[in-house]
Amino acid sequence: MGENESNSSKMRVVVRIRPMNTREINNDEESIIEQIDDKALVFDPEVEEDAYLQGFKKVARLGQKKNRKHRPRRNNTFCFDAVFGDTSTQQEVYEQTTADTIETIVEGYNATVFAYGATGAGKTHTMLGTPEDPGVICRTVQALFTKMAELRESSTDTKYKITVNYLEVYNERINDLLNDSKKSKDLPMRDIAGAINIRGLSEKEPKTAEELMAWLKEGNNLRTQHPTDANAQSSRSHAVFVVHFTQMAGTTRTISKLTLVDLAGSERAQATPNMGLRLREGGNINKSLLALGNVINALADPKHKGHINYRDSKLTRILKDGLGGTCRTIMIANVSPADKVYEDTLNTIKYADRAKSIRSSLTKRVMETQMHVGNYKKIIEDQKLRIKRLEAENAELKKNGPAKTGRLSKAADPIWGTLTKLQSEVIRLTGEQRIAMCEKQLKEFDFEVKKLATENTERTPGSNRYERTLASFDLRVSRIEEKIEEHIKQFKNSIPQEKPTDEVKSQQAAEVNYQKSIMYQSLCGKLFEKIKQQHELIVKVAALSDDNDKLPEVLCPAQPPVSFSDESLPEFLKIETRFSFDDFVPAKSISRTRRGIVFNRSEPTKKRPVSAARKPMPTSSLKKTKSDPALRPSRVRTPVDRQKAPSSAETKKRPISRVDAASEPKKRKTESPKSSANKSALDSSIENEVRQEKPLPRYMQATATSAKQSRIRQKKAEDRRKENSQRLKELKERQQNIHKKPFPFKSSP
Ligand SMILES: Nc1ncnc2c1ncn2[C@@H]1O[C@H](COP(=O)(O)OP(=O)(O)OP(=O)(O)O)[C@@H](O)[C@H]1O
Repeated sequence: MGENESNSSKMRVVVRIRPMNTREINNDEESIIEQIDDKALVFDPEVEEDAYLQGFKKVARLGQKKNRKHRPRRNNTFCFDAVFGDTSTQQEVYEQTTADTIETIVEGYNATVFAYGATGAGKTHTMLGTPEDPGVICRTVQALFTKMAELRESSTDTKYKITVNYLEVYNERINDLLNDSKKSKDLPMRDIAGAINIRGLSEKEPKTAEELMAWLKEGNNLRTQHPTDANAQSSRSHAVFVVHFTQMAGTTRTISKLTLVDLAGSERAQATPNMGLRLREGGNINKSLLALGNVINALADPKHKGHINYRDSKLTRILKDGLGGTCRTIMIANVSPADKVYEDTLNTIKYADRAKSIRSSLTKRVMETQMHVGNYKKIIEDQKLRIKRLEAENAELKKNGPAKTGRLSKAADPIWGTLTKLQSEVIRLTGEQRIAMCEKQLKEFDFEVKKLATENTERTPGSNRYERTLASFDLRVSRIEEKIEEHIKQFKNSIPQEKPTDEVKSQQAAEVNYQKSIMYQSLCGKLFEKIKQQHELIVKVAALSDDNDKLPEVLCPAQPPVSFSDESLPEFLKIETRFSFDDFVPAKSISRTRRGIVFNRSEPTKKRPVSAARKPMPTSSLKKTKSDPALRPSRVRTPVDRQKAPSSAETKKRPISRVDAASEPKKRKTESPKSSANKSALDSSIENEVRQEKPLPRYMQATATSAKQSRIRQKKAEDRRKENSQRLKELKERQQNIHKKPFPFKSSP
């Protein structure tokens, strides 16, 4: 691309004075502007009065000092590139402002035409006009189409194209006026290499001027307009209409831009009775116009050498190129002649006068497509070389297989590397989620068993703690679910359009499989641990039932208590990833894993962290906690205990078997003396010894009432034991059913 051919040009400034409207005439408003000729005007002219009238007015002035009609006159003369009086026509304005911009555009330069002025001064009338009497925009577009048709006739070698954008800046938001959907509201604007880019702004290519006029009309209907005190149809937004004119001659492409802006009217808050939204709108309009004014001041000031701040408002950012930039700029200052808007008119004229000295350096935008072709050729050559190199690398990879490639190398595409990482993270999270769900199930089972084992209601179903514990698992699962959703969203958003290379494909397959195998290993390890804990619990509970000698043997056999039921991956562990890598993972490589876990008992994998869990579980290794009666300090015994406890000799004779040790009931701190009926023989013997050493005091010995009470307690304990063994049976059945399900483990025969 090349930018060339530039020359300097001053901003063209014209003033248009609108005629007084009916209300102003009825109010007997005085005109404060006088057009001297087609280039000069006098603001607030001296009024020459005949001597007769002067006499009357002197008398009137005495009583009405504040009346404007009798104040000292400014009588300021201003010269502009053109001044249009209240009788000027739309055609005259067009001919002396934008007609020659058509040539500018065709020559390849950019041009901006904008109407500036207070509210109700006639900007919209000048720029858009009415269907019967169209304004500058319509006439310019019409002329450009006519010119294009002429050019097409004269030279068939060059191709021409017109495309348009139409937007409004309302309350510092950019809205698309060629698209009436919600998506076209508040479009983001970016500065890319000095040029303004509005994302999502529609660009249309009209075939005829009529088609374009129709769009313009639709766009105007979408424009934000509200009646105000100053104007019944006041435009509350800045409308920007952009015409792109493209000429393609051989390998040279010239693009020029014509920007036509109808600014919202400035208004003085004090001078308008506007309230609420209108006042806020007015504030935003004034803010952006103030920023525009500051830019005009800075550009016009020959002493100003520093930075021009275009960033204060979206309007100035859009017009940056049009104001003292690289294009021909025309400012149409619209003013009202009415005395009522004296200040507004004066401000507009002052701005217009200052803007006259703004210079812009015209720059043509010519792009040499020939140069592009050369560039593309080079790019294609480079890419061919890259493809060759990748093909060679891929052949090497195929020879070695993905298993040997290891983790994703830096050479692989970084985007696909990130995607693979996300995929692996989803696999890991899904595994964690399954574990959490499984832990919850086990916890429920655990609570059920504990309920049978103890009379303690603290951790039984229905209690707060029970609910809290289970709720925490639910929370964990839902948090993981959220994370997964987030990752999937991220994954979907970052999938590139182009397909990955073969190298990336095979490395990803290896990576995904490797991650899966690691995850399965950890899943199995955790599950083995859980199952082990559950067995320990059941062994303890079994010790409470009548046939406690047999139960531990059944529940903790010499053979491994659990084993993989199948060589294949159990259903339970299958992880759905919800999105597919199939389109880029070659089918063959899926079956290969780097360090894939082999779910086969005869061939255990090297690094199986859970192998210990498969060995027979030594019940003597059951951890003794503070709750273990043997470890607790002796306590005072009840008469019931004394009645039940065997003699010390008997206790000494009896060896402490493995099963006995395992069958020690786990006591809780909160356990009441009432539940001591469930104590093991070991517990009794130890405590019996304590009793022999310390005889009970007299006041604690059994009375008739306490004996009766203890009988009742015994009866209750007996009932509970029966009930417990019944529940235990049910639980055992439940546990067996769990093993039958697609659970990955089964009881050894
Ligand atoms: N040159 C003109 N000849 C006849 N009528 C005019 C002329 N200029 C403006 N008017 C009329 O004055 C009124 C206000 O004009 P217009 O809406 O164009 O003002 P504006 O500057 O765009 O105001 P705002 O900033 O509030 O949108 C309209 O009714 C319009 O028809």
